[in-house]
Amino acid sequence: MHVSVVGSGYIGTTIAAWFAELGHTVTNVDIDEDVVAAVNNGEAPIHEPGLDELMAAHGGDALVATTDYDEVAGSDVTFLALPTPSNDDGSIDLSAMKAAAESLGDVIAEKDDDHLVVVKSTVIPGTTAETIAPIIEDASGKTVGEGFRIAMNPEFLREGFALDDFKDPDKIVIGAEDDQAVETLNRVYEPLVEAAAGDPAIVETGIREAEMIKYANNAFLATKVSLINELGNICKEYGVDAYEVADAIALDHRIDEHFLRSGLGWGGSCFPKDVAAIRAAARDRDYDPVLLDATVEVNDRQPERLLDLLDDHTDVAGKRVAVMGLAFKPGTDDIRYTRAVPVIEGLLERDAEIVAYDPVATENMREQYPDITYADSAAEALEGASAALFVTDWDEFGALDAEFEAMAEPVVIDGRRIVEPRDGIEYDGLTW
Ligand SMILES: NC(=O)C1=CN([C@@H]2O[C@H](COP(=O)(O)OP(=O)(O)OC[C@H]3O[C@@H](n4cnc5c(N)ncnc54)[C@H](O)[C@@H]3O)[C@@H](O)[C@H]2O)C=CC1
Ligand SMILES: O=C(O)[C@H]1O[C@H](OP(=O)(O)OP(=O)(O)OC[C@H]2O[C@@H](n3ccc(=O)[nH]c3=O)[C@H](O)[C@@H]2O)[C@H](O)[C@@H](O)[C@@H]1O
Repeated sequence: MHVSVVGSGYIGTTIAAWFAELGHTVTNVDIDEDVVAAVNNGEAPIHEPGLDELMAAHGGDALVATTDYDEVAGSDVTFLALPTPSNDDGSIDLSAMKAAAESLGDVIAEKDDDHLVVVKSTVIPGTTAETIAPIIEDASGKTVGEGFRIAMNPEFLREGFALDDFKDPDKIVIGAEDDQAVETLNRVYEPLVEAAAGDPAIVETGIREAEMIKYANNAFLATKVSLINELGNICKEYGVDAYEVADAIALDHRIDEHFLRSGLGWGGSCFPKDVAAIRAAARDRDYDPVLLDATVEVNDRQPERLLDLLDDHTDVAGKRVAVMGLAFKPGTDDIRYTRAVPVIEGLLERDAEIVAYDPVATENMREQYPDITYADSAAEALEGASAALFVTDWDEFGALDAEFEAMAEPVVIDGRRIVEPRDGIEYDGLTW
């Protein structure tokens, strides 16, 4: 099939590269000329393990990028993989989606055969049918079901595991109101389902349900982490090992072992944005989402608890303090909504002299905090520090040992249960 993907960011590039790998012809549209040039040169415009190889194999060949929407006309189906960032009130900003829908409508106006438009971006229930479809109708002069069709197909991959998650998903959710759209999407995914290591469930559902499934998935996972964090905080007060508790409750298959790592909480480009959006959407309909409010409140408290623990051990004013880890999770250089930011802010309020280290996210953080010191290694960050705060659970932090000996005062405050308590360090942790 000929598939087009509008937007070549984390999601767009990943799905475009995989569709090409699965044998489809892929046209990628992006407004950013540098992104388009990278794709056509066989280079990945984003950092994701394994993507360089796929781009080298297909970029400029089975996968061709362009800034020209007219190139979409030759495809059977177009995925919209555009950003849906937060407005100040938590609702989603649909400006990129609306602009793309209008451009797509202009193309569909000139097309003789049927075209399927698939919303891949995360959008609030009702957006696809009530905002995106009417824009395409206005621009194309055609109506849904007569000239073009519309569907919603949310994405569940994680950054850092994007390729593996996309090629071997737990589920593929197809939200559509007409059989032909469902049949076309099933044909797009057929080679993926055949090649998948597991046996992905195909969930055929309504468009609004598909939109909601995505928010429910992320809200559930964020709440699961906040719940284990709340339980971990109570464990800490009673001198109970929160990780032993988590391992035991994980044996109940109704709970399972995933997303039970308590600590500094969740960040990233999606949990904060998506939980904010579904809370705002609930309030828009006069529903008070008390549990989701609490999910965020617990998450916001965790960095403060880490800083309180630090205060219990030492006064850091004028002292060198190491911030260990800046990315929102290991395996990525993404610092969006990272817990490192409230930790850095708290240290600045305390007049600490910050030295930060992350294996890959330093340059991104330097743009936001140009005035703090950045170390090139964990050992360099620890040297001469009066305290070290562990923010991201990078594996290399678990291997630190003699490096602690170079600290001025060996106060280690662990936000991610990544350092083993041992002789020679004054250890404290959020959940231990
Ligand atoms: N990043 C992730 O891990 C996941 C993201 N999502 C959702 O997928 C959607 C896309 O997110 P990302 O890929 O992370 O976004 P991104 O910000 O990485 O990439 C978006 C791309 O769209 C391009 N763009 C913006 N306006 C355009 C327009 N009018 N026409 C053509 N291209 C345009 C930008 O130049 C950029 O390359 C969001 O709704 C997000 O919530 C869903 C699951 C996972
Ligand atoms: O909608 C999205 O963009 C994606 O959001 C998350 O993926 P991602 O943000 O890449 O990262 P996760 O691995 O889910 O981690 C999110 C945050 O939770 C934290 N976390 C996770 C698990 C855990 O046990 N404890 C914990 O604190 C991580 O440190 C991280 O800050 C979801 O896992 C994906 O399914 C979804 O597609």
